[in-house]
Amino acid sequence: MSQPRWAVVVPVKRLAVAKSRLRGALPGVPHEELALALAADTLRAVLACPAVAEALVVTDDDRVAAAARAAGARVLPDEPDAGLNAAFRHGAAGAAAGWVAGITADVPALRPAELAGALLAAQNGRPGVRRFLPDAPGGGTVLLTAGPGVPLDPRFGVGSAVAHAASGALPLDGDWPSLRRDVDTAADLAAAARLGLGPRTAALVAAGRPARAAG
Ligand SMILES: Nc1nc2c(ncn2[C@@H]2O[C@H](COP(=O)(O)OP(=O)(O)OP(=O)(O)O)[C@@H](O)[C@H]2O)c(=O)[nH]1
Ligand SMILES: C=C(OP(=O)(O)O)C(=O)O
Repeated sequence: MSQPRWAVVVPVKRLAVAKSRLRGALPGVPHEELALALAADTLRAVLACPAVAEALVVTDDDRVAAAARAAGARVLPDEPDAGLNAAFRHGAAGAAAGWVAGITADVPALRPAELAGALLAAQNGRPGVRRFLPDAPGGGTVLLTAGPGVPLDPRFGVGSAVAHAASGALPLDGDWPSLRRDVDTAADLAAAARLGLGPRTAALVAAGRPARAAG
């Protein structure tokens, strides 16, 4: 029997207000370009993952929507425009019945094989139990999964790893550094670069690198 395939919900905030902690991280690179590149590289890896049947991008940003459609994702409006968890719920409601995952759109080093590994681990766990993967620092969440008929019930935000555990979700355990490496700050971007960035973010990092002093 073939493995079940996943619908993955990828919410992306309007670029002008997204990733505010990263503002100025790459001198000379417009902030919106960086925010777009992080989301585009995350989505590219999601769509390249063999376990993924469809990606649903939840956004009200025209540039994000155009890039997502061009990459092969389905785009849903950011309804009810009530923050990240509402966007995850809206995306999950639009997914075909089956396995659903939510991922933050700020993991630009993501390798499709690592996402596949995490999704497979989620499938092989206790049926009916949601699973989550903490981010690299440990307090946040990068991935939340739910099996068929189980609401995603997202609890993203500050301290979301504890919130997901308190809501009955179980942590996933595996060696998936590129999936856990979310990028909120300039230091996170440097850490993601050490793992190997997706092409759009890598190009911006190369363009934004301060010129070396001669001699
Ligand atoms: N559609 C949608 N996506 C959101 C919303 N809030 C956050 N996101 C996305 O969720 C992911 C993780 O959110 P954060 O890391 O908190 O991102 P952020 O709010 O853009 O960043 P900061 O301004 O630095 O807090 C990012 O990919 C955001 O684009 C929202 O209200 N709607
Ligand atoms: C919204 C979250 O992301 P971040 O830590 O990237 O703000 C979260 O971890 O739940």
